[in-house]
Amino acid sequence: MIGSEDVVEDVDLLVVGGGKAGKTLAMDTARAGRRVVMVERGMIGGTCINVACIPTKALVTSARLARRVATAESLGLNLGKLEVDLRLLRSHKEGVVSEMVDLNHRQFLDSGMDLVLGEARFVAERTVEIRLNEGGRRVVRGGDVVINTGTVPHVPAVPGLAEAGVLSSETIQQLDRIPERLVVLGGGYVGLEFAQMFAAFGSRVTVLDRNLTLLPQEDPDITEVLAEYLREDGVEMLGGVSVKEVVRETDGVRVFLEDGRSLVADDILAATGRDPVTAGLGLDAAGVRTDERGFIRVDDRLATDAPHTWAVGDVAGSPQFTHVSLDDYRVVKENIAGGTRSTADRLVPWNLFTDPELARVGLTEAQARATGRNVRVARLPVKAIPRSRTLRDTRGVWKAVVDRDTDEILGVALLGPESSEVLTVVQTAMWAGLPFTALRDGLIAHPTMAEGLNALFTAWTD
Ligand SMILES: Cc1cc2nc3c(=O)[nH]c(=O)nc-3n(C[C@H](O)[C@H](O)[C@H](O)COP(=O)(O)OP(=O)(O)OC[C@H]3O[C@@H](n4cnc5c(N)ncnc54)[C@H](O)[C@@H]3O)c2cc1C
Ligand SMILES: NC(=O)c1ccc[n+]([C@@H]2O[C@H](COP(=O)([O-])OP(=O)(O)OC[C@H]3O[C@@H](n4cnc5c(N)ncnc54)[C@H](O)[C@@H]3O)[C@@H](O)[C@H]2O)c1
Repeated sequence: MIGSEDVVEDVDLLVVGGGKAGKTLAMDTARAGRRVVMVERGMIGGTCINVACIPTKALVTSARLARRVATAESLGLNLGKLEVDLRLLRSHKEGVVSEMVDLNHRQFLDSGMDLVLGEARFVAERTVEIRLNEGGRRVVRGGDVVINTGTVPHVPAVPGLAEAGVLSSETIQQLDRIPERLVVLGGGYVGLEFAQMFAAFGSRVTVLDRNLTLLPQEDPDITEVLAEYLREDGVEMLGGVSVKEVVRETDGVRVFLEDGRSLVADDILAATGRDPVTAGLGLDAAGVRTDERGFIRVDDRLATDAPHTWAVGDVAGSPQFTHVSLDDYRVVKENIAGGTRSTADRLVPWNLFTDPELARVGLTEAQARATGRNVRVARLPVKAIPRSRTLRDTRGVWKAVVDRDTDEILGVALLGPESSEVLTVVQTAMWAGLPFTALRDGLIAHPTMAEGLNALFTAWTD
């Protein structure tokens, strides 16, 4: 409620939550000379740089190097015994994070926005009350309001799990020891990246997932190969399981499965998806509605049910990637200015930062066949690419799906070293509407992983 004594501050743009889309829009708008308030409850720069993409990829770099060092002799180097120093590991990760947070903070201030540190809650349409972190409150109304409050780790309702001190993707980064035995509940993006990382740091890791197969949305000929590599790297995987109960015992945490089996670990990580940050946001007062899972309902222009009120990023149900949140910023920026930019039909790439990486864009083979198109599939083992030999990193397989009638590239799955970089080459060709022959016949520098695209588009399976 707005009290009669409250002074309501009017601004052109009010951003609630400083995630990727929101902070970018706030800076842009402020630089253009408009009055902008961005409310952030604590993490300068948002989830990605503080507790998600950036710190985890910094740790993935260390894990990869650990794996490489273990095979350094094959590169002609004798590096001695590998030792993981958790104190140094954390300072590496925290160093990367703090550099980015400081840079963000400076950019926020330079843009001229009013960065307000505190907890925002809607009290009326387009109006929030902010409980300031330093004490006190402010009430701010935006001509336009953008909600970008993100998501937080989901803890499944398994009896005993919370009481057993389950870790999340955030708290596992604060551990002051490497667990000897780690159980990872959930074999999605978070689960697989952490599982392989901790295996490289010396943990015995078991991934439990309710799905029978790994990443069931992907083609099995790719995920089976990835699963094989994870096993090679010491990650045990149990699919199609359901956890009945978790009990803390003197020597660790015992995880009871519905099928009668049980296993003991020092720690258990829940990597079972993320919940939207909408409860407690006062969305009813704002006239903003949510779906049955609590994500904000938006149309394809990212408009909510309330006038001049928009939602972006994870909380708006967008695919949960930082680059998608950034694209939401582009969509909302245009639409606030009266445009009609849509989120429909976006070509969304993503990378799973395992070792090797799985890079994906466009349709899988199964999805392409389901469209009824005349589909052609190419498959190339990564070891056929000379660069992988010089890297001594030959694990992987590349796959392309093409329309046989039009030569259009429908999608690729690139499992292999540096795949995340090569992916953008294919994506660019897809944006430009180039036929696969452009990549098959293009003059690409040697020896690079991208050069493998020449060969991929000759490696037809039929
Ligand atoms: C472990 C992990 C690794 C990941 N790795 C990758 C990756 O490699 N690549 C990739 O693309 N994506 C990755 N993601 C996903 C990515 O982190 C998210 O999609 C992205 O951060 C979503 O950003 P956002 O814009 O929705 O908002 P967020 O960055 O989540 O920002 C929301 C902000 O709102 C603030 N806030 C919330 N409520 C309030 C309130 N009431 N008042 C004030 N402030 C509030 C929060 O403090 C937060 O700073 C990863 C996720 C995880 C968990
Ligand atoms: N490299 C990247 O870009 C990257 C990395 C990490 C996270 N992310 C983003 O963050 C999001 C969240 O990641 P996530 O891994 O937490 O979620 P996810 O949805 O990717 O995977 C969750 C997994 O947990 C399983 N699961 C759920 N409940 C379970 C239960 N009770 N018992 C057993 N298994 C269960 C699901 O079957 C699924 O395989 C991802 O969807 C992704 O968009 C991206």
